[in-house]
Amino acid sequence: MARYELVKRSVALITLTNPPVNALSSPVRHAIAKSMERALSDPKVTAVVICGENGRFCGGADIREFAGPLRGPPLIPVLDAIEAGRKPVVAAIEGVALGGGFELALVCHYRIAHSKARLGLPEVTLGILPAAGGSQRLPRLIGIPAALELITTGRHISAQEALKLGIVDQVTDQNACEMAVEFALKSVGKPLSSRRVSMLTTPCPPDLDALLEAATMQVKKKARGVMAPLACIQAVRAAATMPFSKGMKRESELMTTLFNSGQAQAFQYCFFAQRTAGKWTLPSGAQWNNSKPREIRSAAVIGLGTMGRGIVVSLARVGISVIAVESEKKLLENGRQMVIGMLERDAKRRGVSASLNLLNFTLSLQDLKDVDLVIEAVFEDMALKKRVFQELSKVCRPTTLLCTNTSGLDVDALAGVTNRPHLVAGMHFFSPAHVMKLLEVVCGPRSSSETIATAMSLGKKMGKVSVAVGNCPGFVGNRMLKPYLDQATFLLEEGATPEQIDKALEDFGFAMGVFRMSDLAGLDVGWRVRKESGLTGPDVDSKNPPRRRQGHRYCPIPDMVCEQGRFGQKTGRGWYMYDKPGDTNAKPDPLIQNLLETYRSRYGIQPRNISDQEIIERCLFVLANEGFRILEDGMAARPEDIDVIYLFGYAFPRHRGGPMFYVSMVGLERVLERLEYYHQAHPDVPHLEPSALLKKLVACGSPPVQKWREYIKTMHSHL
Ligand SMILES: CC(C)(COP(=O)(O)OP(=O)(O)OC[C@H]1O[C@@H](n2cnc3c(N)ncnc32)[C@H](O)[C@@H]1OP(=O)(O)O)[C@@H](O)C(=O)NCCC(=O)NCCSC(=O)CC(=O)CCCCCCCCCCCCC(=O)O
Ligand SMILES: NC(=O)C1=CN([C@@H]2O[C@H](COP(=O)(O)OP(=O)(O)OC[C@H]3O[C@@H](n4cnc5c(N)ncnc54)[C@H](O)[C@@H]3O)[C@@H](O)[C@H]2O)C=CC1
Repeated sequence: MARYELVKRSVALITLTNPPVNALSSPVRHAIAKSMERALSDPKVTAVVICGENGRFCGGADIREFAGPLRGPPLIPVLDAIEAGRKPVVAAIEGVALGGGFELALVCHYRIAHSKARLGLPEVTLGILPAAGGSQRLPRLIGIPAALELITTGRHISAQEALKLGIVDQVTDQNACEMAVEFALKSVGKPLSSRRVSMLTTPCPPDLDALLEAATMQVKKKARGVMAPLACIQAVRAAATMPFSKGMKRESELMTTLFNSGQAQAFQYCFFAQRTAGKWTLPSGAQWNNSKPREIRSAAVIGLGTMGRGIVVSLARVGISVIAVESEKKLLENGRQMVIGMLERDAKRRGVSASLNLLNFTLSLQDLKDVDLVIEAVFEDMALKKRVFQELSKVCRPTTLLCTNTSGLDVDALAGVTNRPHLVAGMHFFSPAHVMKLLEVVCGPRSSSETIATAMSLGKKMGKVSVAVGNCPGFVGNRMLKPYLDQATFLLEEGATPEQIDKALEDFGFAMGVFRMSDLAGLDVGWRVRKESGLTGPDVDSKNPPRRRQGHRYCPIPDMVCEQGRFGQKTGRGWYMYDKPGDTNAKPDPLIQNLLETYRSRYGIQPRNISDQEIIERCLFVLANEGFRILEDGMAARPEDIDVIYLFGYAFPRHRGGPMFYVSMVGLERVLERLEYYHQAHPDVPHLEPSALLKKLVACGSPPVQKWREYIKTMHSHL
């Protein structure tokens, strides 16, 4: 787990050897401690260099170890011994020095970094803080403002920025390890006390309180209800106001609180869930590690509306040439200008030049003869999409992959109108497509493994978190959204207000409640979908009993809001009112209050007081209940995939881990009991009926979420 060698006759070279990231697992900590003892006690050794195998210094603590009791030597004494040693120790940083890896570098007396290395304290993104002295040493080395920013955001920095901040002593384009050995030899005999970061005095700004207060306000606003950044600020305050040993004690107390909060577990679950989601499988046995993706050099996007524009930007900024297609000259020109503006702003933000030369615009599908892949993003209309796919099938060369960005239509029905159903898949982006990280890759029953591998790999290339899902109405994300939205509107009928429901969800951790979010997205979108699916419209309304559609409870309030031309922020009115169209500051609207009161009295509904607990339970338990059904149906391979979809596509609060992890933390037995209770109270809402999988998991003793897969015995897995 660490190799020990003597180089240049007097330098002990300690190489961490724990692939893939040289994490500080128990055997690695043990090996470092033993190697340091050996180096310090060997009279031949005059200096020490610590580096990592395979060009990676160290990715920090082994996060998997956080799930169990601490085994092996604790990290802090190992680090303290390095810093206190009488021989100079140089860290040779290649690849990454993150978390505990960065803290290891901070106890070395000198740090040499390769120019491509990245450094950071990302603990906050795992729900903890840098608790091996990082929160106490970094402020001593670089001052409070810079340390505060790095520790509370977890941002990775380049070697060049680290040099500027005074974190590293030298940056090299050559072999960092060899440079470090040379550096170590030159350091022999120089005094070490000023090189021990724990001995430095933290440069304390006169406006410390104001600085920390501003940071507190900022993190509270950015990450509602998340404890870790606040604990980081308190730890940095300790570094500014306490001697090192007391600061370390404070760091440890704060870490213990975070460790036992439940939030840390959620964040750490998210870390691994994100990595698990990339590991797709198909019923044929093809999977991520035995299927080869095709290289995509050229693509076409059809439709330059809300989604198409963002998809073009996502492709072009990773160097793929794109032909963008519209149906009319004016729309094409409008789309062209929008795309160019978006690409230019994006390039400016990233400090690169915009790849405008990769773009071509056309009105003719005939121009798509030679592209490697097409993404269709025309209106959500099956007949139109089928016409487009038939035409593509004729025009494109037989090997071109044909993908659709439909948000819920049958991908296999589109495959069926082409001459290459195996080359058809869904690539479901989220709005705005160049910003949102999620991509659902929809695997039709006839999609080939090469098609799925290519769509998944293209998603990764575009910086997306890609998740393979089955082909069912709404796929995974939107299928789950429907019962969630239904519950929110049923609660309105029963006595809640949009403000109350939004506040409960925002207190839970969502950046925006369901009604504020709907106002932002535009209420007309859902209205159009409801009309197309026969849920509302003049004919439908007169033929159905009030508040019932297709045999189930139905809430027409969202339709009534739209009938008044209230489409959300863009019209200045929606569930809330705004000073003018386009404004974002939502204010409660007495007209909505009126509408709700009139509605309730028309249907003889006695409004009741609804608790926040009921709001959370009904909205989120029903969301997870549909997730269980999706797992039963084999439309998602594992609960982690569903959680990743909700984290990256629907801004589910990360400190709750995602809907499936959240219900596992609440306790499946309790969730089952509450769903049974609500279903009894509302028997005409089938989504409240507990799913068979939930019942099965409870009957099996409510195993942890990571083990659910073993219980999902689907008759017909689609993944
Ligand atoms: C490093 C990366 C940037 C690499 O990225 P990439 O190349 O894209 O590869 P990945 O796909 O991400 O990863 C490959 C593979 O490696 C796995 N992996 C990566 N990092 C780790 C890790 N740190 N640990 C374990 N496994 C890791 C990853 O899962 C992949 O494997 P797969 O899942 O099988 O596919 C990128 O990986 C990355 O960013 N990694 C994370 C870096 C990070 O966040 N590091 C910080 C870790 S936390 C830390 O270091 C803190 C400490 O050191 C804590 C010391 C604590 C000491 C004090 C303890 C006091 C405790 C008091 C508690 C009281 C308890 C009580 O009261 O009971
Ligand atoms: N808007 C959203 O939030 C999301 C939408 N989607 C899906 O993406 C697709 C597109 O949606 P939006 O971009 O919102 O629609 P939009 O209405 O903004 O844009 C559609 C565009 O397609 C163009 N178009 C129509 N027929 C065409 C044809 N034959 N050839 C070329 N262009 C044609 C239209 O002129 C229009 O500009 C739909 O399937 C939708 O369900 C998916 C995820 C999110």
